[in-house]
Order: sequence, then structure tokens, then C-alpha cells
Amino acid sequence: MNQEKTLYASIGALILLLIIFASTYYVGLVAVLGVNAIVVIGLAFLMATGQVSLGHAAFLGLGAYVSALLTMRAGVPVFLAIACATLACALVGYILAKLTLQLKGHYLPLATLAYGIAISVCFVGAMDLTGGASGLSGVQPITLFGHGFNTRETALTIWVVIALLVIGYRRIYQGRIGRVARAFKNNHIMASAFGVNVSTIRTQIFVLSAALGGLAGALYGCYMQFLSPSAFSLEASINLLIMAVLGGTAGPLGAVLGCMIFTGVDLAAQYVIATLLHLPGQVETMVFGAGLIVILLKWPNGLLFREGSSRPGLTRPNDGSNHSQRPIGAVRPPATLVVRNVTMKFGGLTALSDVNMSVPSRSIVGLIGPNGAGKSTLFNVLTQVLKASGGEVSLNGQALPKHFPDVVRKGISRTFQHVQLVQDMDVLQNVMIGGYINGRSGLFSSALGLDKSEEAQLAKEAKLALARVGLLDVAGKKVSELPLGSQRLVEVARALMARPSMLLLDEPAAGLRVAEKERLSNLLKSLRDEDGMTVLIVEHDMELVMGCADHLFVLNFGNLLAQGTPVEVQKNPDVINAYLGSEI
Ligand SMILES: Nc1ncnc2c1ncn2[C@@H]1O[C@H](COP(=O)(O)OP(=O)(O)OP(=O)(O)O)[C@@H](O)[C@H]1O
Repeated sequence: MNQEKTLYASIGALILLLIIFASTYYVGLVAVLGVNAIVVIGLAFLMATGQVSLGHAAFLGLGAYVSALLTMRAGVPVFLAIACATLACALVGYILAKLTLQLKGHYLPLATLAYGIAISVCFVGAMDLTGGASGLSGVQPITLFGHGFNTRETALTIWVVIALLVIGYRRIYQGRIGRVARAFKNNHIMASAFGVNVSTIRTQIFVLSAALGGLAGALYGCYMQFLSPSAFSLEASINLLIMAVLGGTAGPLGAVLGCMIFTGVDLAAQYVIATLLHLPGQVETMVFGAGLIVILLKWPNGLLFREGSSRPGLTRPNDGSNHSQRPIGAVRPPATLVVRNVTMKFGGLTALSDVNMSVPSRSIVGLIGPNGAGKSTLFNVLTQVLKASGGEVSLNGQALPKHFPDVVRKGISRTFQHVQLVQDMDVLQNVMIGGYINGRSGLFSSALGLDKSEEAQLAKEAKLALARVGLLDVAGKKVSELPLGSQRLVEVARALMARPSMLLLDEPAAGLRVAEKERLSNLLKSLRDEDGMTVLIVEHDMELVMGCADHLFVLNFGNLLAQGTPVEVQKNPDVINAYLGSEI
């Protein structure tokens, strides 16, 4: 049994023992702990994708009131009311996501703070419905076949829900959507370049976390049988956030442990601050607030479990198959790229000026030039990461799609000048991100475990891609453990996963050793000759470029200075003056 499973088993056993043998007071604590854990599982995943919510207690309250009112006022059966409350919160979450998730920087947490406060104020204001500040009593417990659940049965139900959620969320984290969601936290341009619609996935994950808030709230109401708006205040939201930060964002286990530790510390703090020191309760809030600041500053990805896990079994580098024998790609028709009068201006700076270029299919074409010549800018225009100020680019006679996540679907895959890998993820998972567009599974199919064969196929292809760049033996290592040169090759493997017809490589040889460069050169030739790919490469390593390119374009100050075969370009006096000097 691995460490994670042992922890799960220990937590499960501890909770079960408490539910069976502890006094009702402690069983109640276990129930509330479970309610928090349900919200925090969603909140931690939200944070893993780079989003944060300072108002999640609002969903807890919304779920609690909707479920309670449906059962009390409309006579809806409890389980149906819980489902309705969950759906209602998902709907509100969707609307709020649409309104707020486009916000950048500090504006997003501020917006979540605002709706958290606004919704909790409504709980107090809607006196007729919620009972206002005095609260709502007489909420129905969970009832099955006429039997109302007592505290122990309710706590057990809550923890059964948690067990199911943990299973589902663990699968989501490590499935197709979870993988890219964890990747776009810091690299949303990279994720988009592999076909990920970042805002759609962000919305889905936010909606899911809001729904979990609603579910938790409904269960909370059934346990407490009394609702007070103070339980869903800003302070409650901050406490939930502390639990999520404590547990870390690497998976649901951290979320559950974060809640357990928070509850333990809370009980201890209450004892020390109130009983021993006789200080008012607000001091405890201040201590927790200060704790949150320290943790966020020191461990921004959480304290206990941070990124770095991958689905067990997928990262075994050697499964006995001969990876190097199988070709990758070649599923698309050969690609021809034509660039007409492309101009790119950044304010007053013209990075590209009327550039014309034709890249024939099944060729290796080099794009060279001094620093600042506009090479990377052209790459970004060719993948629609940047919208050209003028001119047009066509692939096989058709204009490029307007949205850059769609470009990879047309067969253009790329690497980046500055390596854009998820440093804390292992190499195999990073490479699998490149195959995103070839998969279909979504959040629910992952949660239900229906993506196993797709994931296995993706892992197989990722190993094949790694074998082609000579890095199969490091598949299970974290990317951060690899030297920069190897990281660049991992990026090449990831780009191959999209099964491109055109590969754009931005300085892939930077940091490579001689033997690795030779391997890269052979790989490029084999991609052209065996897989029928077109390769466009930006590179300062002239030995590599001259050794493998069929044709070269030379940029200088955003203008096309020259083009021709490597031999022609090397003899061109303008190119020698501007870039090559007399070395070559
Ligand atoms: N997002 C941006 N905003 C403003 N200026 C930019 C931006 N991106 C690039 N530039 C400018 O455009 C010019 C071309 O830059 P680019 O990175 O394309 O050159 P390059 O040929 O790739 O250089 P290098 O070989 O050093 O990577 C430079 O003057 C650069 O400062």
C-alpha cells in the first residue's frame, strides 16, 4: 500500500471510530468537519487552477437555505431538496463565473469577496424567508423511509459523500481536464497553444466548486436543523480558505487533512485563548488571519500537499515495448505555410515589417537572425498568440483560425523560447498535456473513471514521444529535476503529442550538449522524412541549423533580409554583416 492509500485508510478508520464510539459532541464536530471538507475539496481544486475564492461560505449558506426552505415550505423530500440546492448553487456559480472569471490579478479575489459578502447580507435581509439574524429553526434532518437521521447517521452520510468525492476528484485531478487545469495556473498561453479553452475549464471548475458548496450547505442544514447567517459570513469563507491553503492544492487528500488540522488547531486555540488566557474570541480570528498570511507568503501552493503527483502506474518508464520503432504524427496531410506581408507593431516599435515567407511541406526551414530580429514574434503570430497588425498567414491555402487554441487543431504545434513546462509535474504528465486535443474525456467522465483507456493510450503515446527525444528513462521524474536542455526536449516531445503536420520549434538546441544536438538534428530529419512533417525552427546554433535545414529565412530588425539554401545564406554578404560574421 503506498503512502497516500495508507493515509486515506488511516483517516477513514479514525473517522469511523469517532462516529461509532465518540460522544455526540465529538460526532457533531466530525460532521461539521466533513461539511467543511466537502467545500474545501472544491476550493482546493479551484486554487490548483490559479483561482481563489474569498466568498465560498456564501455557497454553503445558499445550499443550506435552499434545501431547508424546499423541505420546510414546499414539502420537497430531503434528498431531492439536497440535489436541488446543489444544482441551484451550480447555477449561481455559473452566473458568477461568467461575470467574474475574466477579471485579472487582484480584481478576481476582490470580486469573490464582494459576492460572498453580498450573498451573506441577503441571508440576513430576507427576513421572511430566512428568519434574518435570528436564524431559521426546524430544518429537517436527512430522512430515509420515514426515519430521521440522528447525529451519528448524519455524520456517517456526510463522510460517505466525502469518500465518493475524494475518489471522483482524485480521478479528475489526474485526468485530461485536471492535468491541463493544473498546468494553466501559471502557463495559460502554453495550455491554450495545445487547444485548451482556458475560460471554459475555469468556469466548469468554479461551477463544480460552487455545487459542492451547495451540497455541503444542504447537509450542514440537515445536521444542525437550525441555520444562522453568521455561519456563512466572511469569517467562515476565510476559514475555508485557510483549510484549503493548509492542505495544499495537489489533491483531495490535502483538502481533507487541511480541514482536520484546522479543526484540531481551532479547538486547541479556543482552549488556550478563551479558557487559559481569558481573551475574547476575536483574538482567535486575528491569530488565524495572521496564520493565513504567513502560509500564503511562504507556501503559496499550500502547506501539506503541493503539486507533483501523477496517476500511479502511468509513469513507469519501461513497459517493455519498443517505443523508438513506432512513428508519431503523420496522420495529417502535409502542411504548407504562407506568410504574406505580415507586420507586427508593439506601440511605436515595429517588430515585423511586411514579412513574406513560404514554407513548403515536408521540409525543415530555419528562421535565423540577430537578437531582437522578430523571430519569436513571428512564431507567436503564426500560432495566433499575437494578432498581427497587418498581413495574413495561411496553412494549406486556408487562413489561420482566429482563436489561438484552434490553431493546434489545424496541425500547428510549437515549443516556446522560454521553456513553459509545469515544473512540479512529472515529465510524462507534461508531455501528455500536448495530447489534449486528441482526447475527449471531461470532468464527469474522469470522475466516473470512464477515461481509463483514453488515459492509457495518451500515456503510451507520451512515452513514444519521449522515446523519440531520448528521454524515456526520465518519464517519472519531476521536470524541475531536469537540466534546461532536457526540458527543451520535453517540450519537443509535448509538441509531438498533438500529432502536428507543422512543428514550430523556438530555440530547441539552447542548452543541449553535443550528443543531444546530434540526436535533435536526426529527430528533425526523421520527422520530415518518415512522418512527413514540416518543421520551422528558430535557432542561434548555426551548426545545427546549417546541418539540417533545407531552406533558411533571415530576419533583421523585423525585415526579411535574405532567404535561400544554407549554402546560399552563408555566402550572402548582408547576412554575414548583420548576423553570421565570418565564423561559419
Ligand atoms: N510583447 C511585446 N511587447 C513589446 N515589445 C515586444 C514584445 N515582444 C517582443 N517585443 C519586441 O519585439 C522585438 C522582436 O522581439 P523578438 O523576441 O521577436 O526577437 P527575436 O528575434 O526572437 O530575438 P531573440 O533571438 O533574442 O529571441 C524586440 O525589440 C522585442 O523587444
